[in-house]
Amino acid sequence: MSYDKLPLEPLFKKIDELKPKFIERLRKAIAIPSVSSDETLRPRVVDMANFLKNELTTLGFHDIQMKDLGIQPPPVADPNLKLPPIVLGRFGNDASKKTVLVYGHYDVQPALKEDGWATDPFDMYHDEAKDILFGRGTTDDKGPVIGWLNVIEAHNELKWELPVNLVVCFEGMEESGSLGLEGLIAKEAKQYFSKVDTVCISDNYWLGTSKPVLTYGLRGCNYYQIIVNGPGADLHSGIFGGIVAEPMTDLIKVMSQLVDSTGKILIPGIDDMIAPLTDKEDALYDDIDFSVEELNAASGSKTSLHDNKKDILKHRWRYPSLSLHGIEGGFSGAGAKTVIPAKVIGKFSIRTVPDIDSAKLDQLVFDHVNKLNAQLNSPNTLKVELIHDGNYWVSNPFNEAFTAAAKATEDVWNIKPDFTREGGSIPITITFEKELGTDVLLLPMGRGDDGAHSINEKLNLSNYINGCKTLGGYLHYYGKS
Ligand SMILES: C[C@H](N)C(=O)N[C@@H](Cc1c[nH]cn1)C(=O)O
Ligand SMILES: [Zn+2]
Ligand SMILES: [Zn+2]
Repeated sequence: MSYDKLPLEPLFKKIDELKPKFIERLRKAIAIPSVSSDETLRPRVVDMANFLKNELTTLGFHDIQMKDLGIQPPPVADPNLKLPPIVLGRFGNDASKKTVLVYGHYDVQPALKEDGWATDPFDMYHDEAKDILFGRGTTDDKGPVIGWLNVIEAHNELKWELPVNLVVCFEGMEESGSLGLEGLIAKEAKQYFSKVDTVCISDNYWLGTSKPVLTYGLRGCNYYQIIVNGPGADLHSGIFGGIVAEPMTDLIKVMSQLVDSTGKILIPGIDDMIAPLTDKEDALYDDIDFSVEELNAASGSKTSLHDNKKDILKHRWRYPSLSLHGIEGGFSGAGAKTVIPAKVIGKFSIRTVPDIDSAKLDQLVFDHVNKLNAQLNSPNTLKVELIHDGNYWVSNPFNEAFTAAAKATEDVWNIKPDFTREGGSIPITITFEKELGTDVLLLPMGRGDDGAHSINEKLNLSNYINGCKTLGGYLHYYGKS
C-alpha cells in the first residue's frame, strides 16, 4: 500500500508545543497510587478511573461510561472488595470513518520508596539534564494512556478533525489479571464496541533503547500461590525450633523444585506442549536488532543465562519461564527476628507460549506440587491454587494497522521499526481479537530499559513526546488506509 504524503507536521509541532502541559497531565496521573494488587489502595484505583473520566469529559469525549464489574472473585482477603470500573468513551461518531479501539490500563504495580527508588515513585521526577521522567506507571501504562489523551488535545488545539472514530477502553486490573474484563468485552462486542475496525494497545516496550518496534505477540501468564499452614500462631524458634514442623521449610523445599538455576522448568509435561521451532521462525531472529549487552544494560547486571541474541529472544518470546516472586507471611524486615512463621504463602508464575493449554498447565502444576508435598510427609497442610491467568497471543503483522503504524513510526523516528514479540503479558489482547473479530496492534511507547515493574521506572521524555506523535500518526495513516 502506498500513501500520499500526509500533512502531519502541524500535528507534530503542536505536540512539541504542548510538551509542558503533557508532562503535567502525566504528573497528575502518576500521583494517584492506583496499585490494583493492594486491596487497601483500591479507592485510589477508583480515583484514577475518575481522573480519566474527567479528562475525557474535558477533551470532548462522549458516551463516557464507568462499567461496574462487581465484586472481586477469590482468592481475595476482603470478600466484598469491588473491582475498579472500566472506563469507556468515544471521540467522534462518523459513519464514513473507521473506528479504532484503544485499550490501556490505569492500574500500576506496587512501589515503595524503601524498595530502593531514588525518588518518591508517586511524585514524578523530571530529570531535566537527561530528560527522563521517573515514577511508577510512567512507562507501564500511564504514559501511553495519557499519550492517547494528548493526541486528542493536540487535535482540539489545531481544530483538526480526528481521522478516525476513537473508542477508549481503560481498565484498572491489568496488573492483577484483568479480572472481569473478559466478560465485559464479550457483552459489549455487539454494543459499545460494535463498530470497531481495529484495536491498538500501547502497553509494552521497545526491545532495546534506540530502535522502535511494533509487536505481534505476547506470552501468557498463569499466576499461582502455595499456602502452607502449620502451628496455630507464630512461634519462638528457641522454644519450638526442632520440635514443630515449620511451614517455611516445607514451602522452600517445594518451591526449590519448580525451576532450576539455569531457568529449566522442573514440572514434567510442560515442554511437550511447546510448539516446535521451524526453520522459518528460527531465521526471523537473525534480523532483530538486539544484543547481550543491551540485555545486560536493561537488567543492570551480567546475569544473562544465554550468551547470544537468538537464544535470548527465543527464551523471551517463544519458550515458557517460571519465576518465583515472593513469600507472604515470612519475616522480611531488618534485624534478626527469631520467629517461626505459622502460615506462609509462596507466589510464582509461569509465562506461557504456543501451544501450552492453560487448563492442562494448571493440572500439571497442581500434580507436581502435591506430589512434592506428599514426599515431605509433613503434618502441615499445603494447598496450591491459581490466582489468575491470561493467554498468550501471536498474530500476523501483515495488515493495514501494522502498515500504518510502521509508516507513522518511520515519520517520527526516521527508521523502520523491528517487528517483535513481547515476553510480558497483556491478558486481554486475545479476547479483543476473538470477541470483536478484529486485528490487534501493539504499538509501544517506552524503551526496553524503562524498568517496568522495577524500581526507578522511567520514560524518556523523547519517547513520551515522540510516542504521542507516533500514536497520532498511526491514527491518520490508518484512517486513510
Ligand atoms: C506488558 C504489560 N505492560 C505488563 O506489564 N503486563 C503484566 C500483566 C500481568 C500478568 N499477570 C500479572 N500481571 C505482566 O506481564 O506481568
Ligand atoms: Zn502494562
Ligand atoms: Zn505491567
